[in-house]
Formats: sequence, structure tokens, C-alpha cells
Amino acid sequence: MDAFVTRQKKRKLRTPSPPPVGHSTTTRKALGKSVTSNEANEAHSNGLEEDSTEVKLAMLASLVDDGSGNTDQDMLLDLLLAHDGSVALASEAFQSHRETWTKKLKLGRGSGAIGLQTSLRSLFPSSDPRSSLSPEKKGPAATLLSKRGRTLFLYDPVDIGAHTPCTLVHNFLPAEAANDLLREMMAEAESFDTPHTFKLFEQVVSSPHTSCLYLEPGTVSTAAKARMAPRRDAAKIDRAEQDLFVLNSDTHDGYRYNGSRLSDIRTVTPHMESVRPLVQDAVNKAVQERITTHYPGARKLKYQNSQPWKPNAAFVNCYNGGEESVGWHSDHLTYLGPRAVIGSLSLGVAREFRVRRIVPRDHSADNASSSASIARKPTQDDDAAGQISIHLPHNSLLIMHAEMQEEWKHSVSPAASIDPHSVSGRKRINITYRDYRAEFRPELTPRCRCDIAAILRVVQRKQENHGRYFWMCHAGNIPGRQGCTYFQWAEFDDDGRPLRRTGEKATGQREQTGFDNLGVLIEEQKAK
Ligand SMILES: O=C(O)CCC(=O)C(=O)O
Ligand SMILES: [Fe+2]
Repeated sequence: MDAFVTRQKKRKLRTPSPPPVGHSTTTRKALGKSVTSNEANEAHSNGLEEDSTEVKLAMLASLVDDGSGNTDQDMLLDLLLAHDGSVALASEAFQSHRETWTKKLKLGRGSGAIGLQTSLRSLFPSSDPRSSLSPEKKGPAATLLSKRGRTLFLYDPVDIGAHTPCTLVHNFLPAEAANDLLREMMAEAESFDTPHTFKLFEQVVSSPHTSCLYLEPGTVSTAAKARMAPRRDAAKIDRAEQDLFVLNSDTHDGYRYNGSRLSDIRTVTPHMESVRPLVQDAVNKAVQERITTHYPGARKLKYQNSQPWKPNAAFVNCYNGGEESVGWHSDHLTYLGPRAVIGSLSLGVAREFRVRRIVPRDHSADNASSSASIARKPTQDDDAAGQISIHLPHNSLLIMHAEMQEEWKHSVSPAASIDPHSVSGRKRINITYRDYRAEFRPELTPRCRCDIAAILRVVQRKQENHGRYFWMCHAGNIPGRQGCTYFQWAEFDDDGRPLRRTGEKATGQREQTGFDNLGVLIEEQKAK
């Protein structure tokens, strides 16, 4: 299916292995003579170029070769990557910018660099869709380079900032600090719970990786802090203590994951704590930059918190090997509030983080078959805007901006092969630093008729009420439980603080009827 050139395939070029039987003739043919653009097109339509990067590169080389037979493979690969692996399109682009490309192809020669970073800018100097706009006109990227059924692979932070709602910072921590944190989290992850189970399409499935929630000791009640202090190293708190281990609250509820109470919540570790101010600083800078360069009128988004971002919680994920992954989802806003910002630090094995923009549409067809407790099955429309793959190497900080959770979905796709990391072997650790807002403490937000804190969601796909927030029952996600039909629209002030209606109690029990289309709104494959 995936017809795109990847860097993994490129490695095969450097240490060639015998091509599969059906391909050898084509490769030799392509290498042995010049192919025309028409032939390239024909190969495309025959499906030949889908199969082998070697074939594509050979074809492209013969189309752009200046006669020396010595064209730089890295630059050719860049050219192919920028055109979704299409030889025809790549050669067309080459022909229209022959002079620029000839220079690039020659410059690249003999450098010997195995550059992993591919930049759209180096290919299309005008690829940043906002580069020519005045600050007032800047808004979300006008032209999304990804398309239905296609994946755009991005490596360069400038491209990532321009085409996704994220900022990427490479080599974020001093090298030793990153390794220390990685070692510490690897030891922690040894005792992470087995993968979470949750309900998907009426079946109980598990998210194939392990994870754990960490909270700042400074944000919990004094009683809880007193109990935690001597256990800082052991970190793990037993179930009886959890109820105290909630931001300044004595609630009997506490934090939940997919409806179930978390059985293991830990205090942040010493290295997580020492890295936190650096993450905080970088995220706040990136948010300011994003506001001035990307948002209409250079103003924060409606409901985005105007206060500086202050992480007091971190969700840590451990992916043990390329087969461990996380499906398409948006992070729940329940404790973060609307327009949340998240700082996500990647350590160990490099993996692909995929994002796709949610294209709202009219759901008249879905409405008929939906019901309140059944998640919507993925459809072709999920891919309406294509996917963008962001390469996340060791020690990179990905900042997910305020437009991310409401308007985009993300996933960590399984990897067919991975490059082992010197410290973590086959493992990747991901720390998502989060600002759990005091106004969204579980005891302050609405409770449903099952008597658990409701979750906060936003209408993402339906055009009707698109962008409106609502509280709903979460119990339906707990394996073996049916949820209630609790539903209430959520209102916020400009900073995203919940507004209560006159006469409404803190636990808010207002319910609206006529919401039998809820199923179409429950889109996440993984809920948090
Ligand atoms: O592992 C990652 O990079 C992302 C994890 C994630 O999406 C999450 O924790 O919500
Ligand atoms: Fe997530």
C-alpha cells in the first residue's frame, strides 16, 4: 500500500542485497539506458516504481544525469521524497528547476554525509506556505502538502513547524543529561503496568505499549506529600494512597485513563524534575513564537490559556521494539482544558510520529448507525488530508501546540525495523509533560450518573457544532461496563476556564437529551 520512499530503503542501497527475482531485469534495464519521462510514467502506472527504491533512483538518475554517471544519491533521494516517491513528478520538478537542481546534485557529490534530515526548503525554497504573508494574515498552513492516501515524511524542524501544529527541537538536552534521564526512565519502565485495555468497537483491546502517569510532588495535598517524601526513590504509591495523590484534593475519585482509575501513579523522578524547567522554558518560547508567526492577528487562540505553561504532570510511554505502538487518537482534554499544549520528549530508539488533520464533514450517513457507547469505525475520510510522518530521534522535544488536540490526530506507528540505541537497545521512552490545570481537577468538573468525573471532549468531525466542547460519561470505556447517557455542553471564558451556569453545582448534573448521535463523536482509538 505505502508507495513511499523511506530512508530504511535507502540503507539497502548502500549495502546492496540481491534484488528480488522479479525486479532484477527492471533494475538492470533502468540502469543500462536512459529512461524517458513517459517510461517513468508507464512504470508508475504498471506499479513497478511502487516496488523498489533502487528502480526509482536508477530511473531518476538516468533522467537527470549530466553524462558523468555520477549523480549524488542522497540528493536524488531528497528529490524523490519531496514528490511522494513519484519518479515522474520528481523528474518534472527537476526539469523545471534544472539549474538549481544541477547545482544541488553536484554540491552533494563526494560529501559522504549520510544526512537523515530532509528539508523541503532545500527542494522548494518557497515551501513554507506562510513565508510571504504579513503577520496579520498568518493563519494555519494554507496549503497542506499531504494528500489523501499519501504520507509526507518530514525531518526538518522548519518544515515541521510550517506543515504541522508542532515545533520540533533536535538535541534538546545536553547529551549526558538525555542519557541519564533515559537510563532512569528505563529502570522505571521495568515496572510499568501491562498495556492498558480499553474498549474499541465493542471489543476490549489493548494499547500495545506500556505507560505510567507521573505527578509533581508540589502539586499534591500536604497529606499526600508527607507520605510521598520518604518514598521518593521507590516512587510507586499504593492504591490506598492514590486518592490523596490528586492535585490538592481529597476527592474520592482521582485521575482516570479510559474510564478506569489508574492503579499506578508515581511522583516525578529526580531527572524528570531537573529537566522540567528546561522543557517549560522551551515550550513557552515555542508557544509565543507560534502565536506571533502562525495565529490570526498574532493573538492566542480563543480558550487558549494566556498564563505561562507549567508542567505538573507527565505521561511516560515505553515502546519495547518496533512492534509496540499507539493508535490514532487525540489526547483527552479532561485535565488539560481546551487548546492544550504538550511538551513531548523522545529518548532512545528513533520512531515515526504520525499526524493527520481531521477534516470535518456532514455525518448524516453515520448518524443512523451510531449509538452512545460504540466507537466509530475508521473510514476513508479519516485519511482525507493524508498523513505526515515526523521523525523523532533520541533527545528531541516535540511541542504540540494549541490547535493539535482539537484539530489533528496523532499516532506512533509500528516500525518494520529499528536502529537499536546505544543506551536503550530496542526501547523508546517518551515523556509527555503536561499542565494539569487546577480548574480541571476531577472534583471540580461535572460528574455523570455513574458517579464518576465526566470527560471533556470536542466535536471534531461533525460540521454541526464543530469545535464545541462537551462533558460526557466515561464509564463506557471501562471493559465490562456500560456508560450512562450523560451529556452537557461545556462553556469556557477566553482563557479556557470552565464557566458554570447559574445555579449549577460544582459537580454539575445538567443533562441534555436528544444526543443519540454521540457515537459519531467518539473517535479516538485510544482515549486518555
Ligand atoms: O510516544 C509518543 O510520541 C506519543 C505518545 C502519545 O501520543 C501520548 O502519550 O498521548
Ligand atoms: Fe497522545
